[in-house]
Amino acid sequence: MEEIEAEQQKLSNFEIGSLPNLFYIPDFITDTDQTLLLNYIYGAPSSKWKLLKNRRLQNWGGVVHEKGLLPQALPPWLTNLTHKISEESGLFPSPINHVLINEYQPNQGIMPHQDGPSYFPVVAILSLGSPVVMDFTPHSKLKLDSQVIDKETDGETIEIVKDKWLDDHRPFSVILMPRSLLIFKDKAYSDYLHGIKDCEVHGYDGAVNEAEALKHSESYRHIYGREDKEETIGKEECKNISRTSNRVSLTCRLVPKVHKNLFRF
Ligand SMILES: O=C(O)CCC(=O)C(=O)O
Ligand SMILES: [Fe+2]
Repeated sequence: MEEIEAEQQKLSNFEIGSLPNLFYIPDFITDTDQTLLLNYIYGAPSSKWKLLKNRRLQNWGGVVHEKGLLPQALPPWLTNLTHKISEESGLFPSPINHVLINEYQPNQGIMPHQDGPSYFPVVAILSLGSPVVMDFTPHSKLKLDSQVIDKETDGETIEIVKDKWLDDHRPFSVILMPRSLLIFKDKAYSDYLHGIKDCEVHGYDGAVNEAEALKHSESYRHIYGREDKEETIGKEECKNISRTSNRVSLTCRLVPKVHKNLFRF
């Protein structure tokens, strides 16, 4: 019990934004571990990849069915990671048994969505490769109305549509740097959709973890391709990430209902 409290104490240091239970852990794994994971992922047989229109993916842990998981043991290179996530977060009531690996080219993304009902409502996403911005949008059922505001710029009037949301819901975004872990549950899981834009440049102005994500000079190298952060920091026009390489993410979840016997399904 005390141990669990200590873990959660530690996790609370990584809470970001104004929603409860949204955590961003920079440098969750080392550079060496990133390389090892990428070698395993790209070393998998090509039949393991499933091609989608806007990305490709590998499914590990079995098939998620509406009635539960038809399980397949995770390989040790993935259980090393899932055990670390379970231990350090203390948020999963039993071992993580499903990992979805997504690969995105610089102009690919994922439509705003909510994760399926078969999963326990906590998700941990490890990011590798190119940084990206993940957008969170309140579920449309929480939208009250849209307000059109006229704005004068350079003698022209432009219309800005501002959505009004129930309570304190509002869209926000999170920067996902390589080797970081994002964890979310509760409202961020059930009241919001999450997605990644399918364009090569991602703006991160106002991202809830801007400071945490850009703390290291390594981040500047990833985003700007160089180290001289003084020149670029604080300039509005520079708050962009240019996705010059692929991003690979590992979405780690728990499917509580597991079918023990395939044939009695
Ligand atoms: O690639 C990501 O970071 C997000 C993946 C995701 O949302 C999912 O697999 O449900
Ligand atoms: Fe998702």
